Amino acid sequence: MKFTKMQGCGNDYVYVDCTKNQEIEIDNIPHVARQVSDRHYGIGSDGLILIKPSQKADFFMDMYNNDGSRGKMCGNGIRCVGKYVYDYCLTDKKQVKIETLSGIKTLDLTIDNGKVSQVTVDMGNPIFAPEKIPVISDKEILVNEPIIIGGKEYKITCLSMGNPHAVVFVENTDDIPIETIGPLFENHEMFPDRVNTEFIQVINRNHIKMRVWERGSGETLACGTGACASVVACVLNGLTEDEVKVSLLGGDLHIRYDKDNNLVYMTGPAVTVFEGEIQL
Ligand SMILES: N[C@H](CCC[C@H](N)C(=O)O)C(=O)O
Repeated sequence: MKFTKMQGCGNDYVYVDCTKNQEIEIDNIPHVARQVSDRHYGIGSDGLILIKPSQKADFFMDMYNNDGSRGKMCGNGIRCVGKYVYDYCLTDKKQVKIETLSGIKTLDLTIDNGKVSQVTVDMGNPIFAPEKIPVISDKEILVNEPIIIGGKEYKITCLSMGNPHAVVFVENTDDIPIETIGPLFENHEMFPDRVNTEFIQVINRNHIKMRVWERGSGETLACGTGACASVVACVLNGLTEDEVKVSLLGGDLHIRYDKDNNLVYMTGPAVTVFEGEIQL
């Protein structure tokens, strides 16, 4: 199987062009995702992303975490899909529409020397209704709600960016035992589909630091949907302006929350690392 390794702020995936002759038998995809993601016995990645034809948009992004679970949306991943389809001449459009399991997203591609260098994505509407995140709660919205994790109380703000997020504000992102509490958040009973958890340190009203424990992938160097969810949570809690630089372990993303229209825009890099072929 031919693949291209790409990364957005260090959130790296194996990309497979399934728009022509290559395809993976659907029941086998979770196994392939686990196999190629293994950083010792495989290629090494946070997961697998298949670029497929679409009836509703220019292309379809089918994304899998490194545990083989299927993700409904991936912010860093969709920027790299935009780069792939332009750089490999699958399209000559500078604005492309990508179908995801969480709807169609519009990407604006920035071209430098004939290749995509950065992408702005209209990430759509953050969703706050608990049953749509999903999170089990009798509240209308979960803003700064207490939760006990590992015997300690944290406050969470929950929303969906097409995938579920719990945003936690901390004093210092360097001090959190993420390997211990990450899985406890991810698998907490109030999240029936599990959850992506972002740990946020507010630097100032236009800058935050973020670490993330991703559902199905563990700690990653960046999470695009998580960065969007975090800025929305910051605005809801009155902690930042609506345009914020998010500094992640793997790089920076620029997020703008258009609160009046309830739309989030993400701008960030997309990088091709290498191409290869793997015997499955
Ligand atoms: N782990 C996520 C999918 C990947 C999201 C992240 N890598 C991003 O850039 O948004 C989930 O299962 O919902």
